[in-house]
Amino acid sequence: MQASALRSALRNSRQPIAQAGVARRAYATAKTQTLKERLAELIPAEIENVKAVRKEHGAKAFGQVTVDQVYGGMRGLPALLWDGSVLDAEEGIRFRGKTIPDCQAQLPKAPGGSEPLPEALFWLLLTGEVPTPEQTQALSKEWAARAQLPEFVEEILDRCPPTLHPMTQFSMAVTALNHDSAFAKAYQQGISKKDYWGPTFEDSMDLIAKLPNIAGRIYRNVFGKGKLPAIDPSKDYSANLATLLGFGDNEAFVELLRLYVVIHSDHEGGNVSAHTGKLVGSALSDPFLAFGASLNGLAGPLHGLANQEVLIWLRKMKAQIGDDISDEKIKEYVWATLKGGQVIPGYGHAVLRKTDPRYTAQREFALKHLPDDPLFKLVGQIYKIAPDVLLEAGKAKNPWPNVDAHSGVLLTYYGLDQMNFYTVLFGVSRAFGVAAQLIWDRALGAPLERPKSYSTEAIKKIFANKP
Ligand SMILES: CC(=O)SCCNC(=O)CCNC(=O)[C@H](O)C(C)(C)COP(=O)(O)OP(=O)(O)OC[C@H]1O[C@@H](n2cnc3c(N)ncnc32)[C@H](O)[C@@H]1OP(=O)(O)O
Ligand SMILES: O=C([O-])CC(=O)C(=O)O
Repeated sequence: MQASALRSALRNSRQPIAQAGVARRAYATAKTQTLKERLAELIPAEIENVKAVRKEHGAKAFGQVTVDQVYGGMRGLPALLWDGSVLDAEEGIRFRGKTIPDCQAQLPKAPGGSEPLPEALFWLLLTGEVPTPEQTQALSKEWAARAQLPEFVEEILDRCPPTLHPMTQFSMAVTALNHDSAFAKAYQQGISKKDYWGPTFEDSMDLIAKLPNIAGRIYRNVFGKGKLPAIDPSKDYSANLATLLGFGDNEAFVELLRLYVVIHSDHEGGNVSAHTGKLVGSALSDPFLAFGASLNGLAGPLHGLANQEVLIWLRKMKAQIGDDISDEKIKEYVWATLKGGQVIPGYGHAVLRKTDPRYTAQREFALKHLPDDPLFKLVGQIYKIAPDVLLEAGKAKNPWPNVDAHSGVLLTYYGLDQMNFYTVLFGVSRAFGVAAQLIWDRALGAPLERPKSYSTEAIKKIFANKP
């Protein structure tokens, strides 16, 4: 290892796990440490950290739970442990304490690139530490080596009718990977609880590694784009994903995918896809079964599918208004959508109360790479109009755009204009966050999830004589 790389390894190895607050040491050795080796070092300290937190704070209450929260989709209810990221309503997401601009500045990049590599983000989500460029590259290689799909999974995909939504195909293929789950096999062989995290880690690495081949195969099958090329072990994850989709020669598109995967990877634990994965994993279903369930949640139009819906909504707008779109016409179209009892896709959020920093990151990418694109300009124009309409309508708690308002426009610009494929790319990204938490859940011995439910009659009885 070169002196500069060693210095950087030493510096990185001193960073604490951000939110877990584990103060700790560990100096990198001369050999490039693997992610699994680093994790094995971190787990015992984190188990002690959780024990200490529970001993000191275990009996304390976050606050009241109201009946409205039970009816209202549990908004704001503190109920889940999630270490990879925390969402602030005003500021947006932080991955292990780092904002998106922090990640753009601090995570290793591809040679000549300026966007952070998803490999490095996964290392950060799992360990709270920024990996060295060598560690990042080692992950690219490891994922490339694990990328091949079992033949029967390829056949499942090849037999799907092109009319079957890409997200359904995606979920089927991921679920079928459970055939070779290291965790499921180890469980059948009587693995001890304390060792669960090892095969969960192996399955999670396989899961992430195989997603580009699944996504690429679906894309090529559904949209008739020809034969799937092979994974190139000398390329990073996003470059391979871009190649499998047929855009590998476009370096700007590859950069977009790097940014895309990073910003879509994780959004704390309560969102539908993350929570579903954690919930299903809590039954000790393996990572393929757990993440297959996540994908089914991500495929809903109020969640990940909103990126598809945004493009459909924009196309309808253009079809109705024509190409010369005035502010007044946009305002009328937004009002018509609301009056038709529909949502404005890409706007609003269950937690955020400001513009999503993931929207801002994509807007900045567009300003750099496609400032004159008409669809990008339209999205910017809507940003100036839709929030006021939503505020005037008076229902949405957050009138600002979320991540989905922008992603499709960028993909469309580069020629990936099949919008019913967009949520597949969101799903590839979300695997990073869900997998990281599944590994920690098994390492920390997270229990089966089983909250209490009530019927309306039971609620009436409980509060019958209470003011
Ligand atoms: C990656 C992601 O998942 S980001 C979210 C992607 N989803 C979308 O962009 C779809 C459009 N947005 C929405 O439907 C919502 O804002 C959600 C689902 C994201 C959040 O829902 P909630 O937390 O319930 O939002 P909120 O508390 O503001 O809802 C209050 C009312 O405003 C409405 N509202 C919220 N956002 C919007 C919107 N964009 N357009 C129209 N109405 C809206 C809700 O439907 C609700 O109406 P109701 O009282 O008739 O049921
Ligand atoms: O946080 C949420 O509820 C939805 C969201 O933006 C995401 O999952 O990325």
